[in-house]
Amino acid sequence: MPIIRNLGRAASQLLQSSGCGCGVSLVPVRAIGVSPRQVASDASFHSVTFSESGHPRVLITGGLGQLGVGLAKLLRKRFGKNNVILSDIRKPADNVFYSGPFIFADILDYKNLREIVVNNRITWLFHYSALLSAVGEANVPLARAVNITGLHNVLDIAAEHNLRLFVPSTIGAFGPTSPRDPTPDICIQRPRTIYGVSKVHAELMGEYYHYRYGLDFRCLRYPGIISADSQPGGGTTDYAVKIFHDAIKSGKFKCYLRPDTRLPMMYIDDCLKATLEVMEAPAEALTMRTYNINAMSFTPEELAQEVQKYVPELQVTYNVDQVRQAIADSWPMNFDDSNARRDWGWKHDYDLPELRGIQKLKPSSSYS
Ligand SMILES: NC(=O)c1ccc[n+]([C@@H]2O[C@H](COP(=O)([O-])OP(=O)(O)OC[C@H]3O[C@@H](n4cnc5c(N)ncnc54)[C@H](O)[C@@H]3O)[C@@H](O)[C@H]2O)c1
Ligand SMILES: C[C@@H](O)[C@H](N)C(=O)O
Repeated sequence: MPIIRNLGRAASQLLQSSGCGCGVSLVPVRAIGVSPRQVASDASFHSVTFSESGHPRVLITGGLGQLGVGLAKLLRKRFGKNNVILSDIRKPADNVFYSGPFIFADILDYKNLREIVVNNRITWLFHYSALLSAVGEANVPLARAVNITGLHNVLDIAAEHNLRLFVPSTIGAFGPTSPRDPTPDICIQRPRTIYGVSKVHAELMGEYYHYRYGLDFRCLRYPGIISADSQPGGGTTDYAVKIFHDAIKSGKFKCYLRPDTRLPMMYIDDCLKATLEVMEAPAEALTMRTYNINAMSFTPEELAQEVQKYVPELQVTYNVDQVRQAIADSWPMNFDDSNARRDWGWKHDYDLPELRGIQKLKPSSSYS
């Protein structure tokens, strides 16, 4: 009889401490099972040595898209190559694979993701996996799974393992009933895309986990990002990257947005700098957990004029895509990022004229 009583007491203590649903839990704990795919900490993708240097141990999800490789490069410079693991469900190019640790990670596979975090002693997670606005509208069920179910997995793992978590949001988290010029941090958010809906959900869930479970959640709403070395993944702002490539390749650019469509934009170096800065900001400096960041704002016509200063013969035509035009028309035209500037000293380096001066983006007139 005493044994049964002791077992009962032990079981009830265990249940109380594990947040089983019969009391108020401190972290959202899921049922633990055996993963079909075990990833050893010294798996052959690269041997990841554990750092005792006090640097964070970083995982980037969805890292093979437009932004992840650049982020890994920046973070590796700061924290050491082997402290930053890039992950995705796609096969990396040789130069990416050999530039530092890379691992397969499907954010829809909760157990596998948890093993990666545990085996590699991850302390910071940058959650970049997503389906962007245009491809999201083309496949709503997949966008819902990746952007919402995937986020839930990441949030639970981050809370369970006490990670600092960065999730990017977007200008797309606003909609036609938001103030558009400028759009402040706090205002009505009724986006009309699955991408926008999932990003508002991510902002709210992250902030909820912060207040409810103490999760160190940090989020920036990025404008459309312009990069030279990496291709955009199917968004509404992709034209602002494509124009540089097409100017070099053919001297002809066909734009899918109207010439007067004004959207907030940012050069990738500013975007990645802001991401690192907000992650390194002291918690007491952050009066909010989700911030707008801004750099410039232009229309296709204005961008074309800038590019034509280098390639005067560039021919631009307009063939409006109704889906992407409707999305762009519902998004902010200018972004108010005064809270980020006040709280953690955000300051962008690149405006439209500087963009034109960037050697990597500068089209040479080498097309034939
Ligand atoms: N690029 C921009 O202009 C921009 C602007 C605002 C916000 N953001 C946000 O920044 C983040 C990164 O953007 P990006 O432009 O690099 O996106 P991207 O579309 O180029 O890349 C997303 C990556 O997610 C990966 N992915 C898809 N399903 C996955 C899964 N199940 N598991 C793991 N990975 C999966 C894809 O393979 C892809 O490499 C996204 O969250 C995006 O919403 C980007
Ligand atoms: C703005 C951003 O979130 C992305 N580039 C998109 O257009 O979908």
